[in-house]
Amino acid sequence: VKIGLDRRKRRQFNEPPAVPGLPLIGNLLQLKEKKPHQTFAKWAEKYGPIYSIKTGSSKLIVLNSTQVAKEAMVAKFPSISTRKLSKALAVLTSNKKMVATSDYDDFHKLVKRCIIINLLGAGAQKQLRDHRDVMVSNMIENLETTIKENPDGVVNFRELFKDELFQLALKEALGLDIDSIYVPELGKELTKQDLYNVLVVDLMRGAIEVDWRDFFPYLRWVPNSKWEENIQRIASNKFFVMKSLINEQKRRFDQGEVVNCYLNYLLSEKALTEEDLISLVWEVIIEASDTTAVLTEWAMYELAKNFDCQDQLYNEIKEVCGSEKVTEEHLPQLLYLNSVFHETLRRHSPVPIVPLRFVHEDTQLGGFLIPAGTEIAINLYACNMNKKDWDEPDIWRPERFLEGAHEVSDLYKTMAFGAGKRACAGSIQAMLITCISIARFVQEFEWRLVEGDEDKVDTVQLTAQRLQPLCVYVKARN
Ligand code: HEM
Repeated sequence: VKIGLDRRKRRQFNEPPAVPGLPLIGNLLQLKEKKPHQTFAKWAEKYGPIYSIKTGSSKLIVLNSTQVAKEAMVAKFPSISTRKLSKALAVLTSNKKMVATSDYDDFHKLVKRCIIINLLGAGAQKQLRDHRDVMVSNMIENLETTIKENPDGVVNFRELFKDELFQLALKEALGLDIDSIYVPELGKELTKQDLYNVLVVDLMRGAIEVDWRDFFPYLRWVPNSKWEENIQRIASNKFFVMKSLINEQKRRFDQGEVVNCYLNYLLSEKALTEEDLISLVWEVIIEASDTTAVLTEWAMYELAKNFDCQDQLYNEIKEVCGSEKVTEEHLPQLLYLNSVFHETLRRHSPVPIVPLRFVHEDTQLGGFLIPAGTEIAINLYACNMNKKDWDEPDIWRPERFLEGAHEVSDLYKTMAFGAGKRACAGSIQAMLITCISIARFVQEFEWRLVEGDEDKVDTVQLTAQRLQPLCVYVKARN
């Protein structure tokens, strides 16, 4: 940590405005609701796009506009390139042994290169095309069967989508879909649903478990054993399950089975330990399984609610594809579909707040002094809902992306994927899966919300998942 600016310089710059709070606990009580992105956005209306809050004894700077967020993520990245993890995240990510939570160090550069070359870059995504095609055709088949069995019934979209996406995640990470696995340390056979719970659901819940000692580091010596047991149990279950999955796959590789998967590539990186391997393979399973599902569910909710938009999309698909099934080759021509994708990223940003960054040398943001040691929260939700940048931001209106001078292939029309060197590495995969799924869903079926669901826009979790799973009427078009 370089603490550079002298007193004279500090006086030259103001520090950002502070949101008033209570002595000792600062603004903690005002954040009780567990949806800090919304509370932070409200405060921005009063205090401006950059302000500070106090969470117990720590000071946190919150950024709420695209301009100041980009300044932090791009121009000032060299001073803000490390992470500040909560205790829960540190335990669950094996202390930064993931691409997404590591500091910008040699480990990060090595594993970022691996993930881009072997999994998430444009070239690797081309090689993984079959997994996406199988996923989409399975979902269409499942929907057809469900509708045949129950023509007037309601479909639980989340169940349908998440099962197939999890299968795709397992295939990308480990090379094949897995129905069940015996985990010796847990003494039992786990089903696919158990695997999903241990590797995705429990971890997403655990990530927002707050240890009050995070806010009062000087009280770290006070035991909080119930909290610790819970987080350790989640982390060790994940560890044992991943270890069994990896060992099982290694046995196959040793028998000469050649499988194109992320694990296989990582095994050839001799610098990685077994613990690194477990954490890195798990990382792509959770990243592939969660945010894309959150986003596609919101897109289908909006299309089922806004019939005119659904019609417009259907007509575009008819015009571009005629009687052919939509394929990934059609995507660059489907401009309205592209707008639906970006408008959903904007209105329902799946990652509302970026995992906290840490300022490791004095810097400036928005003209204010930000001293070394400060923690930074980048509120992507507020950037994408900012009235200065977006006309009527509350309204989901895909047309806004047809009007502007946006490049179709630009994945950063909004701040939803972040910006700069640490922007989302999986944006191509997220775009391909979301767009091809939406296109095929609308090409084959008509989607209509259940009466009374029009205003159900509440969210839950670390990512902006819908509070209630989307249950919709689905009718075959032919
Ligand atoms: C709609 C879907 C997605 C959204 C909105 C999203 C959003 C984000 C955001 C905002 C960040 C930046 C965090 C930061 O600046 O600190 C990020 C990073 C990352 N994302 Fe995504 N993500 C999505 C899908 C995916 C998928 C499908 C994968 C992989 C399977 C993935 C892998 C990653 C990785 C590895 C990073 C870390 C990059 C780095 O630190 O260099 N993401 N994502």
